Amino acid sequence: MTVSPKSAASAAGKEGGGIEIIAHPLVQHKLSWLRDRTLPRADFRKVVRELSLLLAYEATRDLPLRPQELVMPDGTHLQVEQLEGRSLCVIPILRAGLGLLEGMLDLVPSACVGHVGVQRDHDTLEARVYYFNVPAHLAERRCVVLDPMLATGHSALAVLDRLKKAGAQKIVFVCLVAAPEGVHALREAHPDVRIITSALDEGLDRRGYIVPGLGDAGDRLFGT
Ligand SMILES: O=P(O)(O)OC[C@H]1O[C@H](OP(=O)(O)OP(=O)(O)O)[C@H](O)[C@@H]1O
Ligand SMILES: O=c1cc[nH]c(=O)[nH]1
Ligand SMILES: [Mg+2]
Repeated sequence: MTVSPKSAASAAGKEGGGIEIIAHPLVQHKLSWLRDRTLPRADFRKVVRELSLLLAYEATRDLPLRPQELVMPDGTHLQVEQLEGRSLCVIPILRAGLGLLEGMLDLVPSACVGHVGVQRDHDTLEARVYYFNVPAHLAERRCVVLDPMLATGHSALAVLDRLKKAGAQKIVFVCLVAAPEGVHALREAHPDVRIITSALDEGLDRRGYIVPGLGDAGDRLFGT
């Protein structure tokens, strides 16, 4: 059976209901490789990392700048713009979110990293937070939450709830593939959170996996 993800051409680049689908040809090309079940693990990891760098660029496009004066090599003073405020906080959702971390740090090396461990119950599809460790001063930081897959949205919701309780105010959620069900759940509960993705797929199967999706992203990244 052939399934055409509506993400690739038709939905790419459109912003609907607060979701930003990145239409950049490099993003769409790399995502297409991840759909191929024969892609070896090392390549899967590498492409996920490359995609995260491209999506990081989008996630940071509205970071605030402040004027700063510096001295040029010839001694003249120049007014420039530099990032304002505390460094950004990147929060991968364990495990699969770890696959997106390095690309994000390639672009923003000074970022702090918080870790949130979430396990989705295979039967109920409910999410359980088993680890939560985030930097101080979250209220003053842009928080970028990473998870390749937004399926039912239960895992993302659990993380966003905990982050907001810990003080986070400005949050961006970055994923590779989103299902409409997960997007809807996030928009309802957290309309202030930007969702950035490379694809909005058709829906979920009976096991809560995204169709067409990528399969189990964590298993493909880590070989379990
Ligand atoms: O939107 P949801 O329905 O909650 O599903 C998405 C979650 O499921 C996967 O994680 P999983 O629980 O399989 O853990 P893993 O990262 O360890 O593979 C994925 O990485 C998301 O975190
Ligand atoms: O499609 C899905 C859904 C949840 N987790 C995954 O890894 N893939
Ligand atoms: Mg998994």
